Amino acid sequence: MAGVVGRLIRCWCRRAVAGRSRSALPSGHPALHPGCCSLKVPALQLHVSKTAMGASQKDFENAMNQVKLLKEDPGNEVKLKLYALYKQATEGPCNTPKPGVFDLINKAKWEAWNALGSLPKETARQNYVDLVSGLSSSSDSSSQAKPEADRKQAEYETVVMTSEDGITKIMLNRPAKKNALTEQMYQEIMLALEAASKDDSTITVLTGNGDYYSSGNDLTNFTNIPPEGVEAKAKNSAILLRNFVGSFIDFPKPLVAVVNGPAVGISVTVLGLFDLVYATDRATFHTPFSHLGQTPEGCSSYTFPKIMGPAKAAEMLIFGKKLTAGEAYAQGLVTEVFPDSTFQKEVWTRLKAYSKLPQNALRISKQIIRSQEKEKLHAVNAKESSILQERWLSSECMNAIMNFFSQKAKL
Ligand SMILES: CCCCCCCCCCCCC/C=C/C(=O)SCCNC(=O)CCNC(=O)[C@H](O)C(C)(C)COP(=O)(O)OP(=O)(O)OC[C@H]1O[C@@H](n2cnc3c(N)ncnc32)[C@H](O)[C@@H]1OP(=O)(O)O
Repeated sequence: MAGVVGRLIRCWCRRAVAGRSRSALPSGHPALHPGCCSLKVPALQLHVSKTAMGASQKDFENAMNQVKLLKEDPGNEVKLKLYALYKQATEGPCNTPKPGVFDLINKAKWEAWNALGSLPKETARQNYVDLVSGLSSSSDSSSQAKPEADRKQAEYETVVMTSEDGITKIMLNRPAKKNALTEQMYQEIMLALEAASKDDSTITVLTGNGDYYSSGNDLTNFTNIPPEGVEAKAKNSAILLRNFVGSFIDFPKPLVAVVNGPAVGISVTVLGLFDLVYATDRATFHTPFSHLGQTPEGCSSYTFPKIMGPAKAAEMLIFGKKLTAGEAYAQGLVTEVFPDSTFQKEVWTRLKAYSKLPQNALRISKQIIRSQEKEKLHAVNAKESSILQERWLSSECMNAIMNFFSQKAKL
């Protein structure tokens, strides 16, 4: 743990010495090869680069072939994700200059790749294979009868995704770390939401494994600073945050949070983007942003005042008041609170009944409600992300993070 603090201090001092501005990427950097991938044709034209090494090379190649066999065009959003994961898996973090503002396709491709930040090649390769298998199974299932039996979806490392009885469940699976969200976990939750939006389920549920729902952002995300430096990290993280919250804004199906324990930070703020929030009476809701030198995200600067009124929202978001489940229910953030002893049984009985309702009516009703504010929510998300990009570089934030780890180191 002391090493973590040391790394933070070194990186922070380096920045202090180097001053705020950093040289732009050297000119003449290889531009994106425009032929790498076209967003126009249904199957992506990809070539295997020699750097895609390792045991799953075969899976990687099979996945690329599977993309060519997809029965329907997965849509530009998914193709951008595939493109970005392919580049990350074969070339690592985005290493090319950003295309010009009018070069829309290559700019979209660059942004998708850049948003993956320092995601390891192996993880990108695995996520690529998972995404394709999700696409293939949903395009296969569109032409076959769907077995009612429990189906385990694509394998992820930090979440467990299952689908049964018309409900797709995404379970945060780092219980030893209170389901703190690493960069990989943000990516996997986005991929899982993408897959859930396209599968044959009626309702999607997000919950946690273990005694916590989630302790929010994993503070070690502040420690793996890439060679490009802390500003680049903050920039990539703001893109990651914006894409992550955008996945909740745009999610097309009824989305339910089953809050199985205490929730902290971003796992609380995005609750304002869910359709139902069911909580055990053991749950607490804490947004310690000011304590961390940070500011609200997840659209909470807009949704929380709407949900609970400006005064209660300020008490949570500015002053970091922790709410009990009962208080969160009274303030409108939680739909219903259940005794911990019967929580899972009652909630899943209720959700199984809901999942039998007409699927399209549920989806269209959700979309009518969300469409009223979608543009506003994206604008709020963009603003919150860019403010946080600055806050992460502040000494207030860095000191707070160092305090967290030095407290840990003392224990
Ligand atoms: C330069 C730019 C960098 C930018 C980086 C951002 C990248 C990501 C982009 C998206 C950003 C989104 C913005 C989100 C903001 C937030 O979510 S703010 C809230 C952040 N969370 C916290 O501050 C909570 C920190 N944790 C705690 O306070 C306590 O752990 C707890 C949750 C109250 C639980 O306490 P306790 O019951 O005593 O258990 P512990 O022993 O503390 O925890 C068990 C182990 O889990 C580890 N852990 C728990 N939470 C986190 C966490 N959030 N981050 C990292 N690690 C966590 C804890 O350290 C223990 O680990 P071990 O000691 O190894 O057992």
